Amino acid sequence: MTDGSTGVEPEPAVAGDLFGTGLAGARQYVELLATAGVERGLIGPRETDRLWSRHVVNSAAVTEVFPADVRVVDIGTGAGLPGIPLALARPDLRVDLVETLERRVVFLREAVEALGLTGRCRVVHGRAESVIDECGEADVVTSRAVAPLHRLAGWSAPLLRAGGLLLAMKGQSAADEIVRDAAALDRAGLVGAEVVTTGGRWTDPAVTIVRATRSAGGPPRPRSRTRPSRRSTGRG
Ligand SMILES: C[S@@+](CC[C@H](N)C(=O)[O-])C[C@H]1O[C@@H](n2cnc3c(N)ncnc32)[C@H](O)[C@@H]1O
Repeated sequence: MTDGSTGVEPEPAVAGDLFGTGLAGARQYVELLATAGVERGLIGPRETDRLWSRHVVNSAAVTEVFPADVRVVDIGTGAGLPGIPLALARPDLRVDLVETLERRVVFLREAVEALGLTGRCRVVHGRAESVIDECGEADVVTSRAVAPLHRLAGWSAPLLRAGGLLLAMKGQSAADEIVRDAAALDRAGLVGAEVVTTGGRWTDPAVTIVRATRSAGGPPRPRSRTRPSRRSTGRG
């Protein structure tokens, strides 16, 4: 259902509970997605009537599976999903937003600045598999709608500290992907892969996540690159 005057889905009743002090930022982010995000092709025009429910609330609804006070890397963040809603809902998180496409990176930098998140969110321009120098040793690597699990495992594990968590937002395929990609998870040093369903308080259906832990042995860390991958904006 949309607000007849703007075509943008009205704010759902759960938004206040989910975003708390970040609600004003969430409203501003929805506005940015509905305007610059659509104009620049980051969000399809047909998405405006479900920006809150399908994108912004859905992204932040995973909040309960993220430990407190951790550093998160969101790989393939696109227009900032799930990283920006998570940062808005959880002021204790520091979030690196990793994206390979330049025009998305430009939007992300503008959004992070406009939302006053520069102290906690970094925009990192590069491919997930080549940002180890900027983003490595993270506590959590997350992603949403980016790649099959075997590829996410290979990209995410080298960015995690031992004991860190992969939290990949997945749909109905989650359980099948764990079975299908067991060898890739193993090669990446990711153990205990399981499906977690979360966020049913705020979104229906609840969000399905694959959670796995980087083992202490882990995969061999790629050698440090001599040149940093393209560009990143510093925090603060
Ligand atoms: C389908 S979009 C999903 C974007 C966002 N996570 C969401 O849920 O709306 C996938 C995004 O991943 C980015 N991407 C694909 N491969 C990548 C890689 N290896 N490293 C970084 N970003 C990548 C694409 O440019 C695109 O923005």
